[in-house]
Amino acid sequence: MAAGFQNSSIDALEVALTDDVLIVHGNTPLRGQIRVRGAKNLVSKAMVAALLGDEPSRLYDVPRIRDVEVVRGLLELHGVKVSDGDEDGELVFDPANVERASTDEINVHAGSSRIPILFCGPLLHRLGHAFIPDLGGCHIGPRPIDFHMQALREFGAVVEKRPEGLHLTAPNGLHGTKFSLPYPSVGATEQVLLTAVMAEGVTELRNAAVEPEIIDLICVLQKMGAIIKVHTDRVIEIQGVTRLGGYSHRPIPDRIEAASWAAAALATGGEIEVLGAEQVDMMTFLNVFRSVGGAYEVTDARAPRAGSAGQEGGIRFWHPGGELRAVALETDVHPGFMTDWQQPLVVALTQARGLSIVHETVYEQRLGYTDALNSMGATIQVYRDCLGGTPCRFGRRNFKHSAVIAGPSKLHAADLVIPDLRAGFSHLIAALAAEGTSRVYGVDLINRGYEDFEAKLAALGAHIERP
Ligand SMILES: CC(=O)N[C@H]1[C@@H](OP(=O)(O)OP(=O)(O)OC[C@H]2O[C@@H](n3ccc(=O)[nH]c3=O)[C@H](O)[C@@H]2O)O[C@H](CO)[C@@H](O)[C@@H]1O
Ligand SMILES: C=C(OP(=O)(O)O)C(=O)O
Repeated sequence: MAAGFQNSSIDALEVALTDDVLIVHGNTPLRGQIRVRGAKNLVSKAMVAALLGDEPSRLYDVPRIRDVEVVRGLLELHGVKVSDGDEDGELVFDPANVERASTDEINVHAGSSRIPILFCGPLLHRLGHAFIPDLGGCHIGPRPIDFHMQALREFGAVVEKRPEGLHLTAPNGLHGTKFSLPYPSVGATEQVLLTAVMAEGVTELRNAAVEPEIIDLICVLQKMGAIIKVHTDRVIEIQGVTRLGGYSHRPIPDRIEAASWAAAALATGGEIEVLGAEQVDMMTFLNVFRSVGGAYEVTDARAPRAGSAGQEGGIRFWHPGGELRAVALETDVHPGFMTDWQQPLVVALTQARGLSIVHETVYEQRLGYTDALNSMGATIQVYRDCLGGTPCRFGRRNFKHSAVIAGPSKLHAADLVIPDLRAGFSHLIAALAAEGTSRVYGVDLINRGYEDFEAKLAALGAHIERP
């Protein structure tokens, strides 16, 4: 039986997934060079921001991932003309003819991504009405949108929940407001930014998220003409403006993908240079990577000189030999250890000597994937208590959100079903590190956030095949 789906109708599931399986021959160190492009968690939001302008916008280094396809589809349904630019990965958005789309057409994208919720503010500004389909994204807890809704209501939006999705209007326009988030939510901060930039008057957001992707979105909005001040202590102040133009932007690189490849290098005993990876966005990850016993070198970009082509910078990650060391870590909002770095790194922690502790404080149900690693020989126990760190929102609330990983464990092959994006990548890494041949079902899910992952794996020497 495939690990991870013990309680569902596995026969039906396996039939449905037979075409979507990757055969992974393990025990091969990954070695080589790959490149990451614009961050999934910025690119999709910058695409939504293009809707606010009255001129075309240009975004470079856009990865070919599912979330980008979904947002492109939604923009096109609303009359935004999206075309390829001259450069590979360059997209041009022309919002000259923004128009309403039918709920049926929009609902084609129901359940496919979390980004549609960020269309609220821009559509209200452009059309006075927004329809938002059911959201998708990773199943890592309930993921409510109450902060988004509260903030939109504060701006003056009227939100109506109907069976087919959310309908929003702003009968008296959108007005700046003072709002404090109960938790520094990334999405809710972006919701406020995308709404406040063209709301009348000043908005003050307290307890805002300040992830690098948010700062990059602020850069995009500033290029369009927005006035946004980032104060200390998670306070963001936005002065609404009456018009925004277009932007031309090269996004920050995907620090989650970069860390995933770093974890793959460590877990398989290999060496991967991730071109495009930026040290400044990954400092917290790099500290943990070194504490575990991984090695890295930041390879700065070199400008072309006469007779040479120059060199793109990145970070080279490798396993230096010897034993890895157990660590205690806690996921947190920026500048803490990202929750999205957690699952790939845990695979490497199964190879560390001693007891590692992981306290997941961002999502209440992001450790379910450890069952699959245990089925491969790992020893991971999950707990309801807040272990190894400060008590978090999930303590004493029945959520298994702390893990103790005992290592080193010899991993062996298994049949696995991918439950979500990052857990899926961790399953792949585990299969690559394990002895024997694994079948990994549902791998298509990984295309939601990792561009060309199969081609990259092949380039790194992985022995993978489709049946
Ligand atoms: C597309 C995207 O950018 N996804 C990222 C984004 O997700 P996303 O923006 O959905 O994550 P949030 O930061 O909003 O969520 C953080 C926590 O706040 C809670 N919450 C959030 C909103 C709300 O209205 N009510 C509420 O209770 C969530 O359930 C969660 O426990 O940030 C997460 C945290 O860095 C990352 O893991 C995701 O990869
Ligand atoms: C949780 C993630 O993404 P999303 O918010 O799109 O589900 C992720 O990228 O790991």
